[in-house]
Amino acid sequence: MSRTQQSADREQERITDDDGNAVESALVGDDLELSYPTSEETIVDCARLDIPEGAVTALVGPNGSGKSTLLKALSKHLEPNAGSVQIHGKDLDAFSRKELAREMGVLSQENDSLGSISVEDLIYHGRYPHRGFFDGVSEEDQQAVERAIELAGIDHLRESELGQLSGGQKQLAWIAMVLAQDTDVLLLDEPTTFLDIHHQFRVLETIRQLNEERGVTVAVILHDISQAARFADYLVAMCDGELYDWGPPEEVVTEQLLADVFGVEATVEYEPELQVLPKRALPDSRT
Ligand SMILES: Nc1ncnc2c1ncn2[C@@H]1O[C@H](COP(=O)(O)OP(=O)(O)OP(=O)(O)O)[C@@H](O)[C@H]1O
Repeated sequence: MSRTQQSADREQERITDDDGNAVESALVGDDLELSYPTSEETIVDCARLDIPEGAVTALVGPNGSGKSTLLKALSKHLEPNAGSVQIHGKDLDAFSRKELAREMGVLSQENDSLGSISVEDLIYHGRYPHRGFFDGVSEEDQQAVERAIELAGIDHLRESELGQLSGGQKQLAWIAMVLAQDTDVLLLDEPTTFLDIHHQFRVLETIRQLNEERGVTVAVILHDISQAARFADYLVAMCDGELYDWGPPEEVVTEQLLADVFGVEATVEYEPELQVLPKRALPDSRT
């Protein structure tokens, strides 16, 4: 069956749990058609996307397959040409930017330039959705900021100027800012970029901890498919702007997917844990 046929046949199919019951969704994308103002080309065409409530969902797919574009639509950073997004059953259009920022924390790849600012001030910036115009810093703000600094492990960087940090240190500061926002939903575009393996593990462990202890719903773009399969409860695999497959990792990560979506010949091992082992690149492999 071709990928397009498969996607079309499964248009209305929801993500199910181990008992085959459809799981509740925190975020739903309906009939989304996405493009950028600079071009008429449709980048993402997706009949239905579900991000399950209280679970970690990893978006995977080749470079340029539309993962970030989809995340931008889910976070209201990109207005869909057609279709809609709902969070907890309410259309994103019903939210002001500040209201939405109380619902979801977003780590994007294109972080706003905030000029010369210390790491601590950046993290306090994450508290703005919870503050009124004339409000000072509350005790709750301070606690959220201290917790975020501790979770990201960047106490030693709090006085540093953001612009003078390394790529990985900056990434940790932005992650801490999103964590300080203290939301029930997190959308994270490649949070492990620039990070060494210690900090990759730490960030992924923190995400898992927030999910397990506070039931935070997470949609996260990850490039390492073995890591994504081990880490996430569900995977959504994208290819050429469409959803190729979705569901629990052991159902989604197949040799067929690796060949169709990534253009690699690889085997999938399940013991001792799920991992993808390359055989060789196919002649027409994607770049
Ligand atoms: N701001 C933009 N304006 C116009 N086209 C864009 C813009 N951002 C992305 N695109 C195009 O949209 C397509 C999908 O890009 P997107 O960043 O969503 O893919 P991705 O799957 O997240 O890729 P990667 O894994 O490389 O980050 C690409 O062809 C890209 O050139």
